[in-house]
Amino acid sequence: MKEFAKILRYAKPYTKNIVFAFLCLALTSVITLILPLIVRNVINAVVVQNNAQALNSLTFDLVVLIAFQMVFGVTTNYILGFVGNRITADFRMDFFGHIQRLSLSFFHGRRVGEILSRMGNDITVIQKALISIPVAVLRQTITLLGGLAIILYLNWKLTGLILLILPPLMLFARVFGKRLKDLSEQVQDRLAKAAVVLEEMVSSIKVVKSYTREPHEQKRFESGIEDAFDAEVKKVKISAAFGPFILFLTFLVSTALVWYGGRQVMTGTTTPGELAAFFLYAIIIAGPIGTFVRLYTQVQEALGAIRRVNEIMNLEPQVTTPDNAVALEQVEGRIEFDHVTFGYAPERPVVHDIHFDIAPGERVALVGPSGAGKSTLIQLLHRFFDVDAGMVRIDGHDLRELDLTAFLKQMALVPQETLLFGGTVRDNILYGKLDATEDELKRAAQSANAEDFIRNLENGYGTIVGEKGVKLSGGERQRIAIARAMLKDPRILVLDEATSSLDNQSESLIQDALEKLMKGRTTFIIAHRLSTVHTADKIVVLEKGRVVEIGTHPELMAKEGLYHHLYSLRLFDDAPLTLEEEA
Ligand SMILES: Nc1ncnc2c1ncn2[C@@H]1O[C@H](COP(=O)(O)OP(=O)(O)OP(=O)(O)O)[C@@H](O)[C@H]1O
Repeated sequence: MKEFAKILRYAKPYTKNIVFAFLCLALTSVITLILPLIVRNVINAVVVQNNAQALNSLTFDLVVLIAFQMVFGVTTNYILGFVGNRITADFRMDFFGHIQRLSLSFFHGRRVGEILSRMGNDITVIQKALISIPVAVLRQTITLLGGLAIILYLNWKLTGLILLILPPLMLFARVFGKRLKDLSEQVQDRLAKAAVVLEEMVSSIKVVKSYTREPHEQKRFESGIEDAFDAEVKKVKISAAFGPFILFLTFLVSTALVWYGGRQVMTGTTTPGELAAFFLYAIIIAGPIGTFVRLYTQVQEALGAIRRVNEIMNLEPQVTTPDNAVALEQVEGRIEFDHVTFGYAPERPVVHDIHFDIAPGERVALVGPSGAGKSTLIQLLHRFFDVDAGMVRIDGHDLRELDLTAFLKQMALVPQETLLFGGTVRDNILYGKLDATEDELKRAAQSANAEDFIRNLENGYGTIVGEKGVKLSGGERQRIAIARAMLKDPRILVLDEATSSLDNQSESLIQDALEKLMKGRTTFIIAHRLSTVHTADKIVVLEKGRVVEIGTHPELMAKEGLYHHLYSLRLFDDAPLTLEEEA
């Protein structure tokens, strides 16, 4: 229930609307309760009194009442529909914002499809419950209690007969409600698993196709869906029994009522109108009883969905900025790794006692075999994770004491593979500085050697790049990424060099663009090119998470250590065929 209250918080801004809607709802229920009384009078006016005038005026009353009922009904539906959707929209946006704030470890531990499923299926279940449960509770409570009070007043003996229906129904609800809740959770979990397969298939479609693994993916998806189906069928078996069982009980009681009530009319203890009104009330009351049974299971189902969504909403980001954080207005660009040790799982460190520093404006290349910890150092520099021991310092400040947003504003990352966002070329470059002028945009593109190819695109800067930018070549995407970083104008530049070779012309365009980008900035590069290590002020060589050598290219070559060895293994994509050639 505490979890439910958290969701209800979202309803608070709309309290006034909700109260008004509920008032209208209460009025429609009251009208529903009054109608049979008028019907009773109509029947008595016709059958017992033969009074045409009374018939006319009663009919008029009926029409007025049902018209009011309609107006109140429309108002309730609209307001609650609006508020329900508003709350869900607010919640979805909060959910998105919350996920973005979570630390990277959250994303490493979870699959995208699962998050999407919670955002989709679970929130939809909550939305339905949020509206339909309170509405049903209010409407049915008024109808049930009001109806019972009226029929008790009309004929207490017949009321006793109706009440006989209650105990078996309560038992039924208790026994099967819990089972339905368990099954609903199973369905949602299994659907989430299938969503994971769908997401993976779509994002890795090239791998799937090139390995012709469509049947394999189909099977994985089908097994998830079939599992969900099995749970769903079990659910259907139970819920299918609900309606007919309730109907059976209702008819059983009605038959008894017909018999008993009929006898009362024959002996003159009841009027025909009263008996008719009584039947109508019996039907009106049977509704809430059945609904309450179903509501119980719906509440359980919603609680399951709320639990799953709150599981994520209750997570706290692991990396947080302290209240008295230092906001570096102008980063100078000094970076120090001071005896840093870190592991994605603290008991299994992947980098050990890393110690080196980079002076402002210096260019430092990071080299080492695959898995040595190069990307990890870059993640630590972004404070995607906190170090386990030692310290990363920026301009002499512990990174953990800095206002991270202010710091990251002065840093740019050019990744190995550029995934473009859906939208135009312009949008993608502006990602570096959302409010850049047209002039700044063009200058950035020019420096990135991207202007020419952009001009040749169908709509220039306005060209829509397909999802993840598939319509542009790898080299073109890289140049857009460079233009984006150029526009951001960072003090610290982090470059993860592409490993895939491009053709010579494209390569030189990119190298030239990168040269311009690196100028005057502290640059930290995961190097895959000889040209990069040649021009680096310092090369840090990593092996198995430790710094093994530091120096310039000639120094390290002369040392004939790991760097020299890696070099002879053709570590660099643009390395000459033999060492002699290079020498
Ligand atoms: N999210 C993660 N969770 C757990 N371990 C990880 C994670 N990311 C990387 N590792 C491990 O940390 C070690 C260092 O990885 P890292 O990606 O930093 O190496 P790298 O030098 O950048 O390698 P490459 O050149 O192949 O990209 C590896 O053993 C890797 O398996």
